[in-house]
Amino acid sequence: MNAHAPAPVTVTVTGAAGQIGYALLFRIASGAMLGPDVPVKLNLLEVPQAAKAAEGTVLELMDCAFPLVAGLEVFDDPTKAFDGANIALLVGARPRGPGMERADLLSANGGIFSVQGRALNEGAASDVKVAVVGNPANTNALIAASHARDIPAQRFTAMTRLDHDRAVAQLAAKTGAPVSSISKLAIWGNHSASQYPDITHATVGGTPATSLVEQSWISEEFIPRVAQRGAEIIAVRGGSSAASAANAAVEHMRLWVQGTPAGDWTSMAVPSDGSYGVQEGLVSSFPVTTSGGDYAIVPGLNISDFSRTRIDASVAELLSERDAVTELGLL
Ligand SMILES: NC(=O)C1=CN([C@@H]2O[C@H](COP(=O)(O)OP(=O)(O)OC[C@H]3O[C@@H](n4cnc5c(N)ncnc54)[C@H](O)[C@@H]3O)[C@@H](O)[C@H]2O)C=CC1
Ligand SMILES: O=C([O-])CC(=O)C(=O)O
Repeated sequence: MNAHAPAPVTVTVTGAAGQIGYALLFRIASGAMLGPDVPVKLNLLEVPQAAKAAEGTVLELMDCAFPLVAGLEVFDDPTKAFDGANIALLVGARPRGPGMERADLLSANGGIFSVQGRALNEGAASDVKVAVVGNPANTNALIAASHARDIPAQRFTAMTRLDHDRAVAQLAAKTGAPVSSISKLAIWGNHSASQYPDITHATVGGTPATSLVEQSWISEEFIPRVAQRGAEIIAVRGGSSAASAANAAVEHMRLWVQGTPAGDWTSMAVPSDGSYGVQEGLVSSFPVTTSGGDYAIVPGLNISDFSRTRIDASVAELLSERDAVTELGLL
């Protein structure tokens, strides 16, 4: 590193010994998330039983001799792991198995996020950006934010970029167009089967996507396929999405830090400011643009009756998850 290199960014990754962690850490260390000139200090958080496996990953990270890696440390104490964190990727949580819905994980995983919210509050950097990947991701982000009283809630987001990418890929396959020609697709609501992948505003090579596909394909094939893709992967692969989830986490944070391209947006679950009738404070997915390290919900989109019904259904599920974790004493 030369004398003019920027200061290292501290990135804390939880669940570092898990399958997503294994796919994610090498991408971050290579510069895929923060860019080719930004050194990273990687803090890996695991439960004590898995700390040794995380140490093994550290040995492999060393063996890659990534020039951007400015530090590598394993922790089993959240307060130490989040000390000075500029970026926190909260992956560590139990994944679902066949036949489970993500909401079935609320009680198993919710407790993790109250502890980590408090630990972030104690020592994270003042500019910390948090992305929750562990399921049920939206409600876990809500829990973490509620335990981090001194950190603005807007810094707590949940990942719906995997759903966004899945939707882009399905639309590309249907229209025979390259993925790079698709813009302005949006995921609304919960990262769950109730999510609403919306192509109302999407374009394919500049042409409105809705003029290229039939409404029956949208409602009977596209939406269910995207919304159920996690379950499809579990059924076919025998385990939940890992490399694609890691890729989406890299993209979520890369776009938040580096900005969305002109003429496009991304999908991120963020605390609602009441936009589009989504109850204020719920962590719900919206189309967002990012710039200068900040994000903004895309304003003023026309919402059709079909979209309204779908968004409302997913928001209703988020409200019921919030009620459930309130009852569990997690908020
Ligand atoms: N938002 C999304 O789009 C997606 C979310 N997921 C979710 O991501 C989570 C992780 O998935 P995998 O890596 O496949 O699971 P995994 O079981 O392979 O790894 C999870 C890791 O988290 C660790 N862990 C558990 N509690 C922890 C704690 N309190 N602190 C630190 N680490 C802890 C475990 O020891 C384990 O190593 C799951 O909840 C899964 O459902 C998975 C795919 C996509
Ligand atoms: O479906 C799951 O349990 C894992 C996940 O969130 C996804 O693949 O979208």
